[in-house]
This record gives sequence, C-alpha cells and structure tokens, in this order.
Amino acid sequence: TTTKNYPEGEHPSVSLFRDYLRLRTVHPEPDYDAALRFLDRIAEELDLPIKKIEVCPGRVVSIMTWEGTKPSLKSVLLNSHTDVVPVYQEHWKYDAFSAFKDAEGNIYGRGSQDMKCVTIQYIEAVRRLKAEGWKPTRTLHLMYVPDEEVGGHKGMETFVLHPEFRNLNIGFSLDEGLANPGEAFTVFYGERNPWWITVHCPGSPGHGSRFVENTAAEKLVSIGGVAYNVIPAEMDVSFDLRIPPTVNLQEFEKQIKQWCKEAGEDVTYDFAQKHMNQNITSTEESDPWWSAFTAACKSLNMTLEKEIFPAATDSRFIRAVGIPAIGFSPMNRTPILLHDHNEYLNERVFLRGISVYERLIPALTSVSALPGEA
Ligand SMILES: CSCC[C@H](NC=O)C(=O)O
Ligand SMILES: [Zn+2]
Ligand SMILES: [Zn+2]
Repeated sequence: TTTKNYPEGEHPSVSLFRDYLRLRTVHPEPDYDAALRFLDRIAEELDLPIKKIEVCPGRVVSIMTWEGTKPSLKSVLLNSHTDVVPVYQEHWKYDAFSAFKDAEGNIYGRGSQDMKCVTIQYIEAVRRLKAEGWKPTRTLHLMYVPDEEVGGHKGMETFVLHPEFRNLNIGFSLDEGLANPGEAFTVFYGERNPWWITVHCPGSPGHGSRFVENTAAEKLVSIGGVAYNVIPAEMDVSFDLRIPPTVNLQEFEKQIKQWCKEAGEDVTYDFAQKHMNQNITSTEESDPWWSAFTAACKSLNMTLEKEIFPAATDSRFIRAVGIPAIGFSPMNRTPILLHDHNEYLNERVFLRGISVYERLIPALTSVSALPGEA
C-alpha cells in the first residue's frame, strides 16, 4: 500500500533512507566525509543553510537551520548522530551496509534503528512541511553529530560547551530512543549514568603450586571474578555500571570504596567513564514542551510509555547544560535490535515515523513564549 503510487515501486523517502544506510560511517574508522557530503546535498534540496563546526580534528558537527517567524524565541533541536557501531558480518543474513529490503519490507542495515532512520525521518518531515508551505514560529535546528557511539567526547560532550552551541538558543531537544515490540511507543525522559570502572588488585606473585598469601586473585574473587592456576602480580577487573537517576552517586561510590577495602590491601579503582549529572526532563502535564509532545502523539492515536533510558545517548550532555531532552525513535511493532546482528526496520514503520515528526515539529515549534522569553 505504501509503494503503489511510485513507479519504481518504492517510496522516495525509503530510497533515501537506504542510500544513507549504505554510507560506511562505522567505527573504528567512520567515513564521516561521506555523511557530510550527503548532508550538504540534503541542505541544498531543502534550501536550508548548513553550518559546520569542527569540534575536534576530523570531528564535525553539522547544523541545518530553519529560521522561525519569531527567531528571538528559544529554538527546537532535532538531534541525531551519524556514526554506527561495528558488525560481525558473518552473523548477518545480508551485507550490513547494502540496505537489503526483503519481501516484507524489512530493511536490514547497521544503523537502521540506531539511528539513521530518525535522521532521515526528521529530514523527510521537514521536506513535506516545506512543500506544504508551512512555516515554523520557533526556529528549528537539525543537528548531526559524530562519535556518539564512542561516548561523545569528541562530539556532543565538547560541542555543548562551544559558543556556537549556546548561540543556537535551544529550548527543547529530541534525540534517539528505542524500538518497542508492542503497539506503544517508548519515550525517554532521563538516562542511567554510565560508570566504567576498573578495579586494580595487586598481590604477591609466585609459583602456581605454592600457597602464596596476599594474592591478586583472592582480592579479585572478593570483588567479583575468578581465576585459576596462575598467580599474577596484579589482576584487574572492569565493570560496565549503569546507574539510574534515583541512586545517590556519592553513597554509591562510598559503597565501591568499601568493597575495595574489604577485598584486601591496596585494592584501587579508576574510571574510564564517570558521568555524574542526573538531570531528568519534566513529564509534568503543566510542562509546555511535554504537553505539546504528548498532545501531538495523542492526535495520532499513539500510546506512549515513559522510561529511563537504560544506556547513554547524547541527550545526557544536553540535559547536563539544563536543556530538556526527550529520547524518542518512532518505532513500534519492532524488536529492539540496536547494536545487534541483523538490525532492521520495516519500511511501513519507517514511513509512519515521518508522519509522526510532521505532527511533532509544528507542535513543538508552536509552543507559546515561556516566562522570560522575548
Ligand atoms: C558510556 S559512553 C558510551 C555510550 C554508548 N552509547 C550508545 O550505545 C553506551 O554504551 O551507552
Ligand atoms: Zn544511537
Ligand atoms: Zn548506539
């Protein structure tokens, strides 16, 4: 039903999505130049100015801006990252960068859910709104950032502190969420804090047949792992902790210190990631952004499920500088396959998502002036 009006048998928005999936913006060496060229072409098609800021060497943030009729009001940000995680190609049914579409309309590709779908949905919604002659009241920014999948340090984490970011005057932001296997759509108003911690357990070395005291292993066992027939001078164990915003982080770190102390002499730890900000975005009915978001979804008969994001996205940096952010990828009836083998999205679900943003963009950019706004 979605294809019958198109002579080539495919909706042009789907073709664009598949083109974008074929770009190899995959770690560890993402082809960001390919993404930048693609975005230049889109900006030209949409007739929107595009600004590029190199936040770190080789790491460019691009922003397309659709100026509102009241540009002094705070703007709305539609954010997406351009990078994708690596694949184990041998476990895929199809080439992960071929954007293969099967008979059911399932489009396979790395990034089909995380989050190249959302990037193209934003773009196609803007294209349709422009074609209808609609104009935003608040300014709308479409932002494309590198390196989300490796922690955002050379991407959003740095960019939120840049004067060019402040100049965007953002009042509210949308970024990625997760698929929902059921009828409902999931929305995320906060995230767990990622703490990547390595515990160092130094000990006495010696021959594996001897009963050496004060070994690294006995300390490590106490912390959480096991080892056998070897007595190293030090053993390290790393944990990927994801801490909900309801946990007191100071108390929690005290607990970690205590566990290390109980494990024995000289047990230390250090962090590879330690995000401390616990800001969450208001989902009160009285909040103008949230109420605009939910009203738009309701008008499309969508059911929403509110959650805390289990992992970490660039929204955490946006919330950390005080800007409300909702994580939302309009994918229902879809298994959660981000970072998994055979990641796919059905073309009908993809196309419906464009209509969702076609409703959300007017709703959010029409939020009336808030207290303190010009
Ligand atoms: C903690 S930085 C890594 C960020 C990464 N984001 C997406 O998967 C994550 O593992 O949540
Ligand atoms: Zn993502
Ligand atoms: Zn991801």
